[in-house]
Amino acid sequence: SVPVSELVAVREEEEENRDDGSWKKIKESEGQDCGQAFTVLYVERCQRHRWRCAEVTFACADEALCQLWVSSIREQLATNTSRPEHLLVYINPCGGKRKAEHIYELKVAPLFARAGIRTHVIVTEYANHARDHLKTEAELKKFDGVVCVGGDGMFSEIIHGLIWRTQIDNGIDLNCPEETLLPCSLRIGIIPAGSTDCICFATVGTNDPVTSALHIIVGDSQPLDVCSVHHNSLFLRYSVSLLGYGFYGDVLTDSERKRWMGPARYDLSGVKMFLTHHYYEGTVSYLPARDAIGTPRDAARCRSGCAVCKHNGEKLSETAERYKMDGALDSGDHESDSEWRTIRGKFLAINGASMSCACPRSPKGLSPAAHLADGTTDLILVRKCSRFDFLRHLLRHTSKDDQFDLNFVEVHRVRRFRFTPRHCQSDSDLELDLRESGKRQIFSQICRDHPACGCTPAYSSWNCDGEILTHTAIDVRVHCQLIKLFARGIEEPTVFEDLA
Ligand SMILES: CCCCCCCCCCCCC/C=C/[C@@H](O)[C@H](COP(=O)(O)O)NC(=O)CCCCC
Ligand SMILES: Nc1ncnc2c1ncn2[C@@H]1O[C@H](COP(=O)(O)OP(=O)(O)O)[C@@H](O)[C@H]1O
Ligand SMILES: [Ca+2]
Repeated sequence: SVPVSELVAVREEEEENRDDGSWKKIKESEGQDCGQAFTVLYVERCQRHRWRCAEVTFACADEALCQLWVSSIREQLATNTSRPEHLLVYINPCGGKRKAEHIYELKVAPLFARAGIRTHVIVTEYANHARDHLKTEAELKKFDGVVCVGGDGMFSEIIHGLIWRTQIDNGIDLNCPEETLLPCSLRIGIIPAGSTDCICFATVGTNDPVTSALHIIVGDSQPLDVCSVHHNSLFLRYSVSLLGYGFYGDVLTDSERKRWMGPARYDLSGVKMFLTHHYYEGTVSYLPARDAIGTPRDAARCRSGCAVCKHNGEKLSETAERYKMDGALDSGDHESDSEWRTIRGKFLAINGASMSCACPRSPKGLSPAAHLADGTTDLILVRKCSRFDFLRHLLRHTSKDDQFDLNFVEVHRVRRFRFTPRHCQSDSDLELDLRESGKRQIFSQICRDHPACGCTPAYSSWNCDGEILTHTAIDVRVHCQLIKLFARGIEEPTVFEDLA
């Protein structure tokens, strides 16, 4: 049996339409005069979270009965209001291996057509084309969802456009980090055609265009946390996956110069930055997610219908409602300043992982137990250590071993965090540092263009879902379930899959 929610479409068969003769064969083998036949297209699960569109043809002697089946199935599909009918599609022709248009035309458009989904397709002509179109021009009321064909950078453009539009339409000041943002109503579908495709992989379990298209067709819905990133009172960006300073920021900056290489640029820059072994000094402060269930070192994973996300999401909205009723100025984080904790030090990497960040390079991800929609991010601090130890840590991204079980790595589940590089710290903080270290060193800000001195550069950049941030001192706040994807989270393997 197949649940109606996983039917793609139903099609009436005409004998002459069957090139392979299969419908004729059914007629012949049954040895009777079949009036008609119809084909049901449905989701079939394959290995490693992949979905395929399978079909089965039913032949029927009674033409009226056949018609009744077809119309009943169509009625059932039409009553399912979560299935999209009209989609706005943006394709980035320059992402990944530059095959996005081909992937869409070959693998996705035919499936949308079979499912009766209408589309308005825009192939982007320059960076931020999709973002700006969504901000100012797109007639969003006409659509049931937005689809992006590209990588994490392209997805980032879409969420920036949609979140901006939703807040501006409702008079919300984006530059104020304390503002409670309004959730976006349109769901977003991701057809992976980028270099890392981490957001797709971590929300679906695979980076396969057909699987993603089927999740869109059946109208899946997966809420997702979004981090806002500010510098003082200036809005910088949103992030849903990785916010990485140090190693991942340096890999991204270096790899942008090698974009012509395609996805392989990350491997080359990864090796280069590993050998370069820069560390950075600064202060990290964070607000622990005290009242949330789950920890970054749980064995349990965020999976389809996750109970942790449901519980934490409901709890946060209840608290927000209570604050509103009490007449508080802002629902904010409902935590007092005294809860903030501060860590000063020298770090090889500072990573905020709002989801596992699983991708083909790292199937478990940077924080395997992170949740998609629990209102928290996992703050991972990798302190200065030897190259050998850092390699041990990196290798654990690709193995089953606990990547946090190392004495130079710590992880905290947080609602907010701030980072200030040492050269931006206030005089009193710097003095405190000097007293703590017991040395009277003059802090020198040595630039990365001056390698001969052998000193570490003063600052790195932030890798924000694959985009470089120009500011180093940032204030990050998680907004629980701000957007929704056409996805359902990673499914537990089914019995059938295990046998396959
Ligand atoms: C010696 C063995 C080292 C193995 C380390 C493997 C670690 C891989 C972790 C990857 C985490 C990826 C987090 C996602 C980042 C993406 O948003 C970003 C942009 O993606 P896209 O727009 O699709 O290009 N990708 C990266 O920043 C690449 C990081 C690669 C690091 C090696
Ligand atoms: N038509 C275009 N020309 C150049 N850059 C574009 C275009 N459309 C989108 N971009 C930009 O390309 C960058 C990379 O896109 P993405 O789809 O994430 O590919 P990749 O995964 O290879 O990085 C993003 O910063 C995005 O804003
Ligand atoms: Ca989260």
